[in-house]
Amino acid sequence: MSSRKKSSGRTILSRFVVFEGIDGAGTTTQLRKVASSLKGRGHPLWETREPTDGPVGVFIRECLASGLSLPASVYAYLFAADRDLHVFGEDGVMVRVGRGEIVLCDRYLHSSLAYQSDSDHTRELVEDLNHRFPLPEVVIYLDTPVEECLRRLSSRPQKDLFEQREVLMNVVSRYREVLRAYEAEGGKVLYVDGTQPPDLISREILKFLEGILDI
Ligand SMILES: Nc1ncnc2c1ncn2[C@@H]1O[C@H](COP(=O)(O)OP(=O)(O)OP(=O)(O)O)[C@@H](O)[C@H]1O
Ligand SMILES: Cc1cn([C@H]2C[C@H](O)[C@@H](COP(=O)(O)O)O2)c(=O)[nH]c1=O
Repeated sequence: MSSRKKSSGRTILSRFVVFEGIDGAGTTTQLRKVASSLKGRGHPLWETREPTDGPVGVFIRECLASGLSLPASVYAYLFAADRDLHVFGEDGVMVRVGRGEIVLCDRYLHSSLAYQSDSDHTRELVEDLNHRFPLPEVVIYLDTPVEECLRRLSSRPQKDLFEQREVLMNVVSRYREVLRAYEAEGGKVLYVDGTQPPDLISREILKFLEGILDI
């Protein structure tokens, strides 16, 4: 497996690509489009997401869908537990990358840093809970304004816990900070305008990935 250990002690995992953005930004749409294009070129690839479809991830989705308002710290533990299975578990991220697959993941630890760090106390907790997970090689950040995301989400039958204007505004500003810190650690970020037509966005993402991954 190709990975680099940074002076900070964090490992950056090659060929691990994560899509991030606030709810409704378009991460799922783009991950699917990019995956389909890369698969068409014959690259072994795993499409995955967090929360995962494993037992902890399913439980988290139920909590979010029912609007269960638990303290941010409790959600931080739940997401970290789900991530532990996802990354280190059977047929998880480490195993897949190790056998040469490109892993495309809809959300990862930067979501925890942006969504759960709503005070200095929880921020420290989230950092502690996540510091032993490897960092992705690339983050694709779908930069879509809150109002546009809320407009897109309004057509869904159900509203999840974090799909609220004020929450999302705070998440946007925390994303800026955490992605800057990630870049300082050697991570690569593509900030892409999420209001463009989907085909234009995926073309931009593929061009960026071609310059980085051996594809
Ligand atoms: N570039 C785009 N322009 C217009 N609409 C879009 C665009 N990308 C996605 N959408 C639409 O916006 C909605 C949300 O997209 P998508 O599910 O990809 O977002 P998401 O970031 O995964 O959201 P969530 O995290 O809340 O699941 C969908 O109805 C999708 O068709
Ligand atoms: C991984 C992760 C996710 N979240 C939040 C972000 C979204 O509101 C939901 C996931 O739903 P999606 O619409 O299917 O992407 O979970 C979070 O708060 N913290 C995390 O670590």
